[in-house]
Amino acid sequence: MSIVLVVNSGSSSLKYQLVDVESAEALATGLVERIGRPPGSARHTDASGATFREELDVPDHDAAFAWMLRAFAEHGPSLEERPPLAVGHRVVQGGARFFEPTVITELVKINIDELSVLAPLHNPANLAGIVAAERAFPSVPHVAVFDTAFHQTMPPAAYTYAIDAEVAARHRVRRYGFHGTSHRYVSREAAAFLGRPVEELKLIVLHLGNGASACAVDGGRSVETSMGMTPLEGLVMGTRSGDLDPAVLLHLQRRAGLDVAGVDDLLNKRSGILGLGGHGDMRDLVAAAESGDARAELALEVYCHRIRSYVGAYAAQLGRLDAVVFTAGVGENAAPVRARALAGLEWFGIEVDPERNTGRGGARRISPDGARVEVLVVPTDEELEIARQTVEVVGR
Ligand SMILES: Nc1ncnc2c1ncn2[C@@H]1O[C@H](COP(=O)(O)OP(=O)(O)O)[C@@H](O)[C@H]1O
Ligand SMILES: CC(=O)OP(=O)(O)O
Ligand SMILES: [Mg+2]
Repeated sequence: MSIVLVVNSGSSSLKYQLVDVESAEALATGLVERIGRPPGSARHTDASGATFREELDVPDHDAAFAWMLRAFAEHGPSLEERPPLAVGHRVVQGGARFFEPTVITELVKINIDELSVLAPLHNPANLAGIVAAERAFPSVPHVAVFDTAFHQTMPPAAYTYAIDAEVAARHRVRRYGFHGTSHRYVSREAAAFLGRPVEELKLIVLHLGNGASACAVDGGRSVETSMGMTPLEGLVMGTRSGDLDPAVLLHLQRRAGLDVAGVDDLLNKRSGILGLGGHGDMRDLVAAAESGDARAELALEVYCHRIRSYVGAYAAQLGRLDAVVFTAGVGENAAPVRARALAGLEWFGIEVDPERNTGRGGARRISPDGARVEVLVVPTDEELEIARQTVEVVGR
């Protein structure tokens, strides 16, 4: 059996999943939250859905790993009876160096560390997770699956910023794009749902989670995406601003007394729907807007307006559009956001059927029959995709 432990180690959380790649089944999932930021909490769910929860403070990623191992030992499934074949790690920034899943060696770790300058919020945490996991599972291969890899097919015109070319090259300033594992998985699932080969489809995938990005997928390849050198560019997110006139940064440094760390904190942690509408969680924002909160209403409108702009731009870049695909926490669950983001695009053949645009479930169509462009909701599964890619690399 091909059982893979998938580790998604964020700056303050550890998400994990034990995946049976053959049956595409999650044998266990878990989450350790608020690492180093008490009060912390953790939960572990087995294949039957039974969940064990604990409130506890978790000082670092090593402690989070220790909690995970204890949870497996006490609540199952036993990692001793059925040890994982390999451990797959989500790594956010792979730069221009990593364009495929890669077996982790000392050199790969040095590279991931060195790429931290291009993803200071993400890569250090990813590396901490790798080090802790190697300590816990020293005798199995560890594989890094990069968020940036899927976007390495973007043409130079899409990834190049119009700044001094020499400065850009020296400092590796270009668009890399993120959420690639999700965009890749979702574009293939969408093609399967439509019963057509991904090679002949032109898709726009909208990954709307805490982080959010749009991707134009042409024939199964990423040709354009909204996140840039870091996961700050593009769409409005939970706490991140997305697109901004770069002169705003200069202005704030000159006039608002903010230093580099202050601007970083403002744009990454105190902006987006949190900064605008007072709620970083879309459920809370929608509820506030529905109860008449004008700030929340504006935040929602800005969020949807930005998505609409990207859909238009990417349709133009693709030259034809077969489907718009919503995914991730907001995209899969927030029907009012989906309807609003695509409102007014009927002329482009993009329509949402209010009767179909409800509820939860698997891959589904929310456009009316006969619409020129299909609008789909397709649940993402980054962990399954990481597990599959891990097995592929280990099997080579
Ligand atoms: N029913 C829902 N309605 C609106 N938003 C939802 C719903 N369920 C989840 N979300 C939103 O999804 C977002 C989290 O998405 P998710 O993909 O889980 O994020 P991440 O993996 O980036 O942490 C949150 O903003 C959350 O409010
Ligand atoms: C790259 C990125 O933004 O990831 P997340 O959505 O998990 O924050
Ligand atoms: Mg996510």
